[in-house]
Amino acid sequence: MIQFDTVHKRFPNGTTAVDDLSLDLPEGGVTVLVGSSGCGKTTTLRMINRMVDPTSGTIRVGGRDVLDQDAAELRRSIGYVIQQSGLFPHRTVLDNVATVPLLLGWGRRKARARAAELLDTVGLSPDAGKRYPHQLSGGQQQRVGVARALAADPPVLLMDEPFGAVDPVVRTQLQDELLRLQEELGKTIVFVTHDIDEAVRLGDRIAVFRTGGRLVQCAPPAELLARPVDDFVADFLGAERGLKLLSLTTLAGVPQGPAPDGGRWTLALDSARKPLAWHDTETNVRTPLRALRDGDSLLAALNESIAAPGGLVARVDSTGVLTGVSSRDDIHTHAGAAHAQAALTGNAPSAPTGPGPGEGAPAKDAAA
Ligand SMILES: Nc1ncnc2c1ncn2[C@@H]1O[C@H](COP(=O)(O)OP(=O)(O)OP(=O)(O)O)[C@@H](O)[C@H]1O
Repeated sequence: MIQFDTVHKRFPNGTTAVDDLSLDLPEGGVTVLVGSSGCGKTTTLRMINRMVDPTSGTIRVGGRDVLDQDAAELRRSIGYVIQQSGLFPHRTVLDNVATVPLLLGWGRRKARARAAELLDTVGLSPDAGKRYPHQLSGGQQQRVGVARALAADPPVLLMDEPFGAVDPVVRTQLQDELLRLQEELGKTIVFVTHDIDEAVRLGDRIAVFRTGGRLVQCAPPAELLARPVDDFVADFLGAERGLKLLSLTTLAGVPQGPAPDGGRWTLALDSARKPLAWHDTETNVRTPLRALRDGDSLLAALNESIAAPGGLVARVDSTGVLTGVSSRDDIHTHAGAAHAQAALTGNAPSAPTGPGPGEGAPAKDAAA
């Protein structure tokens, strides 16, 4: 869908921002560009909608060379979201979102109706539409930025650190929201971030850049985590890359057995056989538990097995009814196998279906 073919960008002051970039970004996928400050991510992004033109090489969107297209027209056909939302301060939120449809000649009523629909899509109330941008929180403003970028239903969405200025909790919500939207809309998204966790969570593919505008590796998250091509990528992914890989893998294949019958720890269940707590038969104390479904991540399972007094994880079906328990050893064994398989194939054996608190499960699956 978007192709970079030996693209080079050198600014007039002599800075090489992008060096010999060849990269294909698949249609309908989220490609995340990561790398340290100044490595050319934003320049790469802005060459797609001709806010910056390459010095040499070719960029094609939908098979057409961007340089053959009128820059203003091209920009209207590509959604663009930036960190400071870029909203017009003196226009209401609704009119901000209606901007591009109006420019495209939709007529005021249709453009506003579309804007109202989009505010709802990104989780904002009709009341928010009547306000001015400064009357919204940072997170809400970013939602408006996303709604505005989607207004003309562009096939391509460019997002430059869109959630960089909001606090971590709101950031996670916005990531979830984006993944939910993406499930529905299937846009081709190019997303720039400094944050590797965000990249793993959002990306179908992650492109790692290094200073001087050189692409070092582009791969699906599991492959990148399991097989970084060099020390630079490994360092960038951080010491926790094994854990991140576990957050991409589900519990589904881990064996389960019957809940313990007798012994010190027994499972307290409600009348519908939904697990309530671990019960210590010696002290009569109950320890709360988090029962896990097949779609939860191995990382969540490891966390739970460490928290659970007997090292067992209670497994439930989609309705929350007990299906069995898994041991910490079995989870460990599966984690090792998952790591080896990802290293071999580049794919996590199966991706989780829902994030747990603080476990960094990928929200693209959370939307499922
Ligand atoms: N208009 C410009 N003129 C000259 N140099 C520029 C210009 N824009 C960017 N650069 C330089 O090009 C290099 C790449 O910048 P770019 O903004 O693409 O990096 P980045 O990876 O997005 O950085 P950050 O993460 O800090 O936003 C940097 O060295 C930057 O200083």
